[in-house]
Amino acid sequence: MQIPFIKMHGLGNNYIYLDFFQYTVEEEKLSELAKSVSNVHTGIGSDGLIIIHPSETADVGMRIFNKDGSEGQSCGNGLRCTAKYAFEQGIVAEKRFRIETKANIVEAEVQVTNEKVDQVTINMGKPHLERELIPMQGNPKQHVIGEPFEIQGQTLELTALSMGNPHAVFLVDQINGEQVSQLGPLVEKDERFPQGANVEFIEIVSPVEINFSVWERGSGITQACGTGACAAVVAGVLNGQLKRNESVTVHLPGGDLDITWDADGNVWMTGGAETVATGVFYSPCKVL
Ligand SMILES: N[C@H](CCC[C@H](N)C(=O)O)C(=O)O
Repeated sequence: MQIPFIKMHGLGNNYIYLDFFQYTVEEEKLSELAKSVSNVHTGIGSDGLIIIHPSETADVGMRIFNKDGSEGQSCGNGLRCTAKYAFEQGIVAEKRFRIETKANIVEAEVQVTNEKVDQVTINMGKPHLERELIPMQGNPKQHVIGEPFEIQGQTLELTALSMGNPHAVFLVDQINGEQVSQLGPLVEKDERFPQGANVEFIEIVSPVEINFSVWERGSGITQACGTGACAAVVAGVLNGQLKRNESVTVHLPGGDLDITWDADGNVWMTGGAETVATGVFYSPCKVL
């Protein structure tokens, strides 16, 4: 079957998007579809698959599947691209609207130049700090802030939290490729994280600026992770290294995001969203 797709990216974190306002495919095939389209050798190549779909609780819905076929609960870069697509395709008429994810319903606001969306701001909601909500093994109500975490013979300082999906954030003196490629996959699958974890390494540049690298649950190293950038800023504030209620510039490998953890507890993310390509791919999945 020929399945129409759109390829979009947020700071290089790229996904293949399917518009389920136009058609659907069988639910049980989505995981396999994510694996096949993401494969750069035999598919299109991406960090995963995102479904843009009608929602009964918001203006539009978004589901994210990682490169390995696992389904995540939210995706910051994906939300900005979904917002761009929904506005440019007329799925929504206003510049401010709500998007349903598996984790929560978020508020989006698009900035438009010549009828094209170039920047998107998303209220990503509140982080969850209790172990049982991350989730992470141990005392269910306890927070995990600057806790010693033994991995591969090293002891790192861990701050863990959920942005609707699990994040393990390590504050390091200097980020480097080895941490992400060697420790990322070990922490992702560590038994202390029963649902796995997205793994971020952050270097504090100033109280309003960090360098950032990420190993994503189910996708590995990516150029950017929006929920990860939010988790990183929350972790930096909790460790007394970043300012609350001020915009923090997060330098990700693929570009910068502005993140603010405001006084009400909401985390705001502002950044770009780009359309790369549209087309059809050939799949055994039936288009319904
Ligand atoms: N790239 C996404 C995060 C994907 C999260 C996914 N890897 C998971 O939680 O399983 C972002 O921009 O927030």
